[in-house]
Amino acid sequence: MTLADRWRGWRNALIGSPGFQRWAARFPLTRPVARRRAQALFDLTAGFVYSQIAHACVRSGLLERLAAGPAEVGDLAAHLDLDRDGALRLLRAAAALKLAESAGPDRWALGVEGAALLGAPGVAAMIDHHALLYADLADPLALLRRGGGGGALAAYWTYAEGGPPDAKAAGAYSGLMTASQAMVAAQVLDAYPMGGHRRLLDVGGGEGTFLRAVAARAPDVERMLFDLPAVAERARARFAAEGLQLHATGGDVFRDALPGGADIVSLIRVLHDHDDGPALEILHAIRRALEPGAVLIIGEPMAQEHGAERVGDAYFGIYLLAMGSGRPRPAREIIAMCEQAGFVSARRIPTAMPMIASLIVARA
Ligand SMILES: CC(C)=CCC/C(C)=C/CC/C(C)=C/C=C/C(C)=C/C=C/C=C(C)/C=C/C=C(C)/C=C/C=C(C)/C=C/CC(C)(C)O
Ligand SMILES: C[S@@+](CC[C@H](N)C(=O)[O-])C[C@H]1O[C@@H](n2cnc3c(N)ncnc32)[C@H](O)[C@@H]1O
Repeated sequence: MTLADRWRGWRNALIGSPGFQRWAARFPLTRPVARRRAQALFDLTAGFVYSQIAHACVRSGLLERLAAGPAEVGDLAAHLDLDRDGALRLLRAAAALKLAESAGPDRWALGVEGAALLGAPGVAAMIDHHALLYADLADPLALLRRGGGGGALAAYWTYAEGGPPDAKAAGAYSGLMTASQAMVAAQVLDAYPMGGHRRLLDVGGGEGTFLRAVAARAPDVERMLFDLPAVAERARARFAAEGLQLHATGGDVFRDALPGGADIVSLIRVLHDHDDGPALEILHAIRRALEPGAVLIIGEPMAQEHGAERVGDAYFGIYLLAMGSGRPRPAREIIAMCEQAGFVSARRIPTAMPMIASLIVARA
């Protein structure tokens, strides 16, 4: 047993002792820490309830209604299709979580977390689609024991287990990705603004929302997209409707050659969807399509990111398990995979919010 093991054993025995907990909660100098730790443990215990309160606020349209201005309970109840008691119970719960707040007797307004939620693109859509994730997580040990997949999320992300999506499935997941892409694109493009590049190929580019963000910042960069046929078709239709140039190719990165001619390729929220063998295949396929000196950027939430472990390791670790394919990887593993696929000078570039996306840049 190492010295660190002994220290950990002593620490855990002390913190786990009811007598010490009682003493620390009463002693004035330790009381604030004891209260904070107890609250943190309670939050861990009750997280699902908080999430479902947020879910009720999003799905009922409460937050959007409050964003339009403070309102009385009776009006809100009618808007939410709840009776007065139900509306009041939801409002009090939402206020405890700062999603709403009291604005006088019988009057309610939007709270600070509610305002941040409505302002962060795609978060409401994510909360709404979590119904699928939570259905899969009803028995988390069973999910872990069967190695993941086989449930509602795997059916949603058809390419994870069931093959290419039809038009309906492509529309559902691509819509969710579009709703949340603005915050990812902001992280990636603030860290790597694309200046100096001529032609960008976005592999797994969905319906082209990342490329639209690129077009807004660097309109001179030519845009190419590669995705499964039903998804690429959506991108083609959207760009045509907006009069924006796009060269969209429908295909399967594991079977079809990627279009050549790009001097930069982006992989945004794609690599972590795939197990190690297929992920390495994707990197090889990109390397084959690039001339020496061209650049690859990989943007996605990563594992073991300092301060973002809850997002990378806990949330995406379990999300991708439920989806049935892939895992969040630490930056150093992605860098090693890039080198294995023949890229050089792979390195990370810091982003402002690693919980949304970290970034790796490599050269062919
Ligand atoms: C004015 C006064 C009085 C005070 C001001 C005080 C002050 C400075 C306050 C700060 C306010 C502020 C700027 C708040 C900002 C809040 C932000 C930016 C919040 C952002 C939150 C983002 C969240 C919650 C993101 C959630 C993302 C999720 C759940 C993403 C899920 C993604 C999935 C499922 C992707 C799936 C793709 C796949 C399949 C894995 O490939
Ligand atoms: C999680 S989404 C990310 C979409 C987009 N890059 C974004 O960040 O919003 C993953 C994308 O990879 C695409 N994809 C999955 N398997 C693929 C394959 N074998 N060949 C090409 N594209 C694939 C999906 O259709 C989907 O659009």
